[in-house]
Amino acid sequence: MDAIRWEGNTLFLLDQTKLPVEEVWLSYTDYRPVIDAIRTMVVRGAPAIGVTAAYAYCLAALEGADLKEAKAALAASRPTAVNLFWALERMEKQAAACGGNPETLIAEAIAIHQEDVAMCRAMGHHGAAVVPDHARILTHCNAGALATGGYGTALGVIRAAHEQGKVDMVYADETRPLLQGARLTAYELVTDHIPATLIADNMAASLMAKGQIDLVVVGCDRMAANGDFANKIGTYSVAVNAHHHGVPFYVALPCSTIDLSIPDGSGIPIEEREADEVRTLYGVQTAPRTVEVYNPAFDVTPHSLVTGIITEKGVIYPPFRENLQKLFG
Ligand SMILES: CSC[C@H]1O[C@H](OP(=O)(O)O)[C@H](O)[C@@H]1O
Repeated sequence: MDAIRWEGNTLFLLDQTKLPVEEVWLSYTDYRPVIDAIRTMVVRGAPAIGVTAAYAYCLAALEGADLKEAKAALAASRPTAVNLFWALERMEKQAAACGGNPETLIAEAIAIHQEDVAMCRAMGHHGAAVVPDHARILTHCNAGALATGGYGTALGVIRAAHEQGKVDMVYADETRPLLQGARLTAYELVTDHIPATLIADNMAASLMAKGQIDLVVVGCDRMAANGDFANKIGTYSVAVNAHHHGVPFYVALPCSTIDLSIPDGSGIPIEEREADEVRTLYGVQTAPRTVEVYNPAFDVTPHSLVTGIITEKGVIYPPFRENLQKLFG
């Protein structure tokens, strides 16, 4: 399963706002509409946003556009996922080295894409080792093939553990307000024949209280140097509930999502999104049109609630600040 393709100097994105009802692929030969595609979440998920931005940068090079302008416009699409900025920095560095040669830049973007899938598979391999037999796993939002270059981070761990016969059930939080869990994670799990149960976000704690969750694994949009991390809104409450019930809580991410320049979670920029995302549910009004709304797309989970950090280089345990530094040599 994939959400991003590059064929014939054209970027193709699976329109994730239409899933799971319709599988619609959109094509782009101009980088400018890709900015809206990221902002409106046609494509979403930290690694997927980075891969998409890398290809969009190539579209700018192919048309001979101002690459600094293109990079700045793409970087302004969403503020939290650090992969967006990491990928654009890497493309800009390659552009300086190759004089903006489109073919060289396309090769770099393809490398970023392929490396991401390889990192997800490595994460899956390392993460599966922490999954017990007959595991009942809870996950939040979508950190799967649709959020990455392919295979997934949190869902990569789940896929690898399932391949080893260790997964009895995956509980997927629907993840309001945009329902990435219901629409995307459930879609991935059902498509891959992985046992799945969809729950409303407010049901997770009672499942833990009944002893029906053995482990939580979630994705990440940006991690600070001490292991505090930003992920989809609602992740923090899952972590608090897991801590209260003694349920191991893991976060899976590629090293490109770790931002050592930010000492702790208070420095992670949190995207605020449009109020109508909460006042409506896929176009159906579910609240008064004039009611005030609080709609942060992410929240920050403190490292103190994290059991382990699953990366492509292995699983990191506390003390996180020191061990994350070691990860980067
Ligand atoms: C593998 S990163 C996925 C990460 O991104 C999601 O946010 P969004 O759907 O708004 O891009 C969510 O936080 C996932 O955990």
